[in-house]
Amino acid sequence: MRVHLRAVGRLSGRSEERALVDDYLSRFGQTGRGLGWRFEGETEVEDKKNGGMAAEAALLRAAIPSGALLVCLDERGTLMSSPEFAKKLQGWADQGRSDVCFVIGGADGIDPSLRAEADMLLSFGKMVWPHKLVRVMIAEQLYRAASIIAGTPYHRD
Ligand SMILES: C[S@@+](CC[C@H](N)C(=O)[O-])C[C@H]1O[C@@H](n2cnc3c(N)ncnc32)[C@H](O)[C@@H]1O
Repeated sequence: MRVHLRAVGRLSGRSEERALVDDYLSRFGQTGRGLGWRFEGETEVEDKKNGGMAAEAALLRAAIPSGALLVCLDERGTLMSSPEFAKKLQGWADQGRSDVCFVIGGADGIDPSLRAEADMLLSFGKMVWPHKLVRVMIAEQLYRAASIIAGTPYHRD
C-alpha cells in the first residue's frame, strides 16, 4: 500500500519540522517495508493568487493520486487511538487499497467540498494545530502505526 501526503503550505528545508517529518517518514519507510507499506511522497501546494480554500482545493485535487482513499486531516473529524489508526491502515491494506492519501489544509482549513469527498476525516483532537505541526504528527503516527502492526517496541500502551 502506497501512502501519500498532500499539504497546503511549505515546510522550509532547514526547519525543525522538516527534520522531524523526514526522520519519521524514513522510519515509516523502514518499518513499513516488511508490511508492504511504503511512503510515496509529499506534495506541497500554494495558491499564489490568494484564491482561498476553493483555489487550494483545486490544487490539492490535482495532486491527489486518482483512485486513492482520501483522508482529510480536520479537527472536526474522527478521533482514534494510535492502535485504532494502525488497525484502520491495516484494514485498508487488507482490502487491497493500493493508495491512501492524507491531506492537510492551510490557514483557513480544507474547503468543505473537498472534505465532503473524503473517505475519512481524521482528527488529532478538538484543538486546532498549526499545519506544520500536523505534518509532523501524521508522519509520527504513520511510523507508530507501522510499528504497532509490525510488533516492534516503539509504541507502548
Ligand atoms: C491552522 S489549521 C486550519 C484550521 C481551520 N480553522 C479549519 O477550519 O480547519 C491547518 C490545517 O491543519 C490541520 N489540523 C489542525 N488542527 C487539527 C486537528 N486537531 N486534527 C486534525 N487536523 C488538524 C487541518 O488539516 C487544517 O486544515
